[in-house]
Amino acid sequence: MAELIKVISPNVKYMENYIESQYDYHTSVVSGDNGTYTVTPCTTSFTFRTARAVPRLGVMLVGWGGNNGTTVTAAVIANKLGLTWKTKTGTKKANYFGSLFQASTVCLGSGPEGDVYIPFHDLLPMVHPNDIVFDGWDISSMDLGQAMDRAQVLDWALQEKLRPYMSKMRPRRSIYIPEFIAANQKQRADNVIEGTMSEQVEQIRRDIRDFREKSGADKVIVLWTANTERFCDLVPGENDTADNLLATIQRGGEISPSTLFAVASILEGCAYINGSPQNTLVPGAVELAIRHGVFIGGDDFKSGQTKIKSVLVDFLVSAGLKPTAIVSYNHLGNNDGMNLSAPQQFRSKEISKSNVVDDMVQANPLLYAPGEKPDHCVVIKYVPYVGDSKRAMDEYTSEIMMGGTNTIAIHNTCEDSLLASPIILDLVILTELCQRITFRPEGDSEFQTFHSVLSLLSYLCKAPLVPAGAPIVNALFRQRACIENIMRACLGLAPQNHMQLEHKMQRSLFPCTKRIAAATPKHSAGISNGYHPTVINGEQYTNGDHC
Ligand SMILES: NC(=O)c1ccc[n+]([C@@H]2O[C@H](COP(=O)([O-])OP(=O)(O)OC[C@H]3O[C@@H](n4cnc5c(N)ncnc54)[C@H](O)[C@@H]3O)[C@@H](O)[C@H]2O)c1
Ligand SMILES: O=P([O-])([O-])O[C@@H]1[C@@H](O)[C@H](O)[C@@H](O)[C@H](O)[C@@H]1O
Repeated sequence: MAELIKVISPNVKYMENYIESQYDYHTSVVSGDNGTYTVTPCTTSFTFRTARAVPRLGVMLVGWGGNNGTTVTAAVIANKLGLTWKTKTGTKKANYFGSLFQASTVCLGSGPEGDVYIPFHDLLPMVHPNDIVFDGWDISSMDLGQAMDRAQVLDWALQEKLRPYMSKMRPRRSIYIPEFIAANQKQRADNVIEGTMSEQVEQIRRDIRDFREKSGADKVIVLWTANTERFCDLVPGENDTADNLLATIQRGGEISPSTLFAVASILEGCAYINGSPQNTLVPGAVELAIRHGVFIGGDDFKSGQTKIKSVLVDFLVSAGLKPTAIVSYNHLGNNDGMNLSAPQQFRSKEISKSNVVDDMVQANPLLYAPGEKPDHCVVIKYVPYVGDSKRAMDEYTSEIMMGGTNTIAIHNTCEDSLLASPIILDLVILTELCQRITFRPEGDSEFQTFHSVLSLLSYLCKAPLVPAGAPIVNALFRQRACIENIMRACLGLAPQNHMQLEHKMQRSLFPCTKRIAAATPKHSAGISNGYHPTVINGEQYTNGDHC
């Protein structure tokens, strides 16, 4: 499929198989301390290559029969068929609202009529969710039609239209180790693989190969959207290195089902993403992924209450206001909530929901002394009646000027799975795109891929996994800008800097802006922000052709 935008620039070449760009990466190296810093601007020239062929992507979901698994599968079928359905508030139409790539835009730059916004997915060639083929595993044997009904997420009228398609899909048998999830999940476990850990891993590997062959998928990505597990003990000699982890699988030991799935995926060359908060990717699994050059990512979809937190705390702290107490309460009645009603599973979630403010707090020593943090309380209660309709109540108390106090209270009700489903799609689509990107810094003869720990997924995760020694960023719009600017670099485009210098000057301007100004209709008073034909370097394009 031809790209929708084509950048005409000496920095970009559209080769037959890939887009090649030259990109100058500007950073600032800081040295010094006790208030006197030396800042040295540093520029590194990169060559980026993005393969243009978009593959047929197969996605295997662990926990496929759950609320998220059934809902994301149903949503893709509904969109692919263009389904509409009647509800008491009128006719609804399938969409991908909540997806960064399918439902948000990026500003490409300025044209004769102002800023030009395009769909995020048009920046680079990427998989369309409608084309994704699903499969997966569940400890529950219910087919997806029955499981969709059990989930009680989608309107009945829509379920009726989807059932013929959903009922044909049945999760494969899965690995079940009771101690890792709540005891209340035992009643679901009628679809499990018997045998040793080693035999279970081999079965998962066979399943992946079987799916790849039968689906005709060019690539397979495995994503965990099964229940939250308790944290795994990190045991030296058992799961601390790749070899120890593989050896432990042979004899049995402290390894969770989610880690066994990670090992199986990595050994099959499939990227593995952890949508839950447990520490699936133990050091041995990380080392194994690096050894095999496979992407891993996670943890825990950042879908609602925590996503808001990663914006609100960023706003408060970067505005010089000092959050001193954060209370995040929610109750929900789905199976996730039932599993989280067990202490060890709740603890996993409490950790991922609590650490999300650390980077923002530590970035402002004017407000916080070393080690000082806001009081932070996370509460999750299980209330069966409300089902998937999660009710979140948050209170943010901050110190403001001259001893003042500011308290923000938020109430947020949503179908939790309808927030998580678009995130699952973005996770697998961004991971697949990253598998097609290589880059080479000046002076290096070899192209390389991103580090196996795919920290670019951070925007989509509560507890971002990053390479050893890398900083953890939770602030949402920094994370989003990182994705956008790396994709812009693949097109040789400068990062978004929001300076708009061209509109802040008294006298006229630098050449390319003069060209835009000359082309701007005389009557246009201001800059209109809207969706316009794509304009690059002052040249207007329609349908990707230079006109
Ligand atoms: N908004 C959200 O829904 C959201 C946000 C962030 C994280 N999460 C996480 O996503 C996960 C799924 O959420 P959900 O609402 O779909 O939960 P769910 O309970 O409806 O689905 C989980 C599914 O996993 C299955 N399962 C459990 N152990 C398994 C195993 N070892 N192998 C295969 N299947 C197994 C269960 O039978 C169930 O069908 C949970 O861990 C949850 O904490 C959800
Ligand atoms: O809304 P959010 O903070 O992103 O995350 C959600 C929690 O609020 C909810 O309690 C839990 O059941 C979901 O799995 C999800 O983790």
